[in-house]
Amino acid sequence: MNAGGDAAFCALIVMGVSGSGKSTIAVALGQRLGWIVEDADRFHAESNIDKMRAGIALNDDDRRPWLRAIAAEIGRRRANGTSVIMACSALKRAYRDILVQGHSDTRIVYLRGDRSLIMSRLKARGDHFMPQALLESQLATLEEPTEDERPIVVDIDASVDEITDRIVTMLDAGWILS
Ligand SMILES: Nc1ncnc2c1ncn2[C@@H]1O[C@H](COP(=O)(O)OP(=O)(O)OP(=O)(O)O)[C@@H](O)[C@H]1O
Ligand SMILES: O=C(O)[C@H](O)[C@@H](O)[C@H](O)[C@H](O)CO
Repeated sequence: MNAGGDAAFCALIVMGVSGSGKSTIAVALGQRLGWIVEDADRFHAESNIDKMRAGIALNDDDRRPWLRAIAAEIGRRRANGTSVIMACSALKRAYRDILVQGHSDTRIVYLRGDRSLIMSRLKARGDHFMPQALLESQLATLEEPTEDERPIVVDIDASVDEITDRIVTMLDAGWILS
């Protein structure tokens, strides 16, 4: 499958900690591929947003219904045959398992970066409900995807265009079929 084509359904989960660039890269990828882009934040209960706004990290119980709602949305897209890019922190393996559900058409794109770069981007970011102080808990919770998850891993120390190029190149190189 060509990454720019529309031959088959595909879902890309663009994951990483807060400030790693999920929303930004998902939008750029969506423009490049012509796929629908969704932001997982849209699926949070108001109570989750309030919690984060108050500087309290979410726990597994807070995240479970949210992840299930996102998985249901991916399922709806699959049923319609509409490929989708989902920007979602998906910090733990167990969270990704809820999202992927063993489907080979649903793949992980991991935005990898170091604490100082991510913090500098969070500091430069305008108004957002997610406080910078929660970065530490995001990093502590993060379980990087392992090889068996067949992730696309991209270093975020590059421009948005470069990161997007790299992801599209990997998709075009047949990664999607591997
Ligand atoms: N490659 C990049 N180069 C420079 N700035 C970037 C890059 N990627 C993202 N940014 C900027 O970094 C900030 C964080 O990006 P973004 O909001 O997309 O991250 P996020 O992972 O979606 O965060 P959150 O999970 O908190 O919503 C934004 O201000 C964005 O414009
Ligand atoms: O799992 C989580 O803790 C949340 O999804 C967070 O990652 C925020 O929603 C996101 O960072 C803000 O956009």
